[in-house]
Amino acid sequence: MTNLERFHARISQHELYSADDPVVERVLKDLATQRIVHVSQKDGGTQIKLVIDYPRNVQALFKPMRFPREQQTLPNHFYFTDFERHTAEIAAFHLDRLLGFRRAMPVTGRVLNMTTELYELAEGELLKTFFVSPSNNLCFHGKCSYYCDTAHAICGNPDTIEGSFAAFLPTKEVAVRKVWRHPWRRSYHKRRKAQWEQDSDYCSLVRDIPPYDQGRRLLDLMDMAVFDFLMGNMDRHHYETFRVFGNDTFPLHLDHGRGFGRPFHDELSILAPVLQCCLIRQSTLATLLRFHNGPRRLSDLMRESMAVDPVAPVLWEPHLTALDRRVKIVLQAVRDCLAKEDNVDAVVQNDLT
Ligand SMILES: Nc1ncnc2c1ncn2[C@@H]1O[C@H](COP(=O)(O)OP(=O)(O)OP(=O)(O)O)[C@@H](O)[C@H]1O
Ligand SMILES: [Mn+2]
Repeated sequence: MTNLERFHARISQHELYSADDPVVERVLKDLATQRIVHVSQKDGGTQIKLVIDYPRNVQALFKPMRFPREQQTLPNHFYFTDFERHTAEIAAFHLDRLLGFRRAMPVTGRVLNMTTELYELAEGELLKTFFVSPSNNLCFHGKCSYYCDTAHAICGNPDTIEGSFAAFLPTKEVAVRKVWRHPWRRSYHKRRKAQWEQDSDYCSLVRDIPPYDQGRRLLDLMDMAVFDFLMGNMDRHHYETFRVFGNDTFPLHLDHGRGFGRPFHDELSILAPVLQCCLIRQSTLATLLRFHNGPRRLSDLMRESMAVDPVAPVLWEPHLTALDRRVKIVLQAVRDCLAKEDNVDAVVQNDLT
């Protein structure tokens, strides 16, 4: 049995892995060091992603590096035109784990030889998109709906490139997933707003609709909002759950390539679920208070957690500073709710009964 198979076998109704499971580090190590035997394009999704095959049916989802760590979201880009960042995928896994959620698949960085580990292992449509640039670097662009053309090619230096490798979820044959529309989804249109942006009472609508009317799901959305606010991810349009576990299960934290783009800006609208519902899970609040009161700040814990990654330092320092600043902002939002609601139990909750 491979480490990834072992990881899959231990996924529970409540979390992807348990806090002390050594298999997580083993999966990360495998993805970072095992021989790659085949690469192909992942279909579906808007930007280029490769499926990486290792021996014994182990697979990873690869997102390539496009820009240096200091590059911020381009000022005239929307959240839905922002380029994906491989470092955001890596950092989001560490952040999810430090928050105690354990709802994100393990992700590691890895430096690749593009010639031997991509070009020579690709075929078909993907292979046809490889070329050598005027400065003699090896490049490819793949086929997809956003940024898959010569002008937006992914280039090595001269044929070395780094990327993120996310452990593959169990296949559909093993575990079918259900896709849910996020109630606080943005409009994905440059001139239109979503209903939640115009209706301050939007949360009371959501609270009445299954699966948000009972159990853990509404609190899971609050967790997701905190997680996304901390990293600045505005791209949470859908989420997925494992169908076998029914409704009383955790939402997977997938697709964080657009996080960590604007370290000097705190996007409060990402926190809208928490602000509009005035709700937070008790254990999540306790975790944020621990980051705030110390002894270890979130930035220090993130720096330490990511230090062992093959492409460390994963994040530009301003992103770590932003994390500590945003923890304070979430805590202040909770304080404001408590002052307004005068009932602590309405704001700070465990699963709804
Ligand atoms: N670790 C993983 N293993 C297997 N499949 C995954 C994994 N992470 C994401 N996926 C699947 O791959 C698809 C695309 O991934 P992702 O959301 O990262 O790409 P995207 O281009 O941002 O897609 P979209 O444009 O729809 O947001 C998703 O439908 C998701 O179900
Ligand atoms: Mn996406």
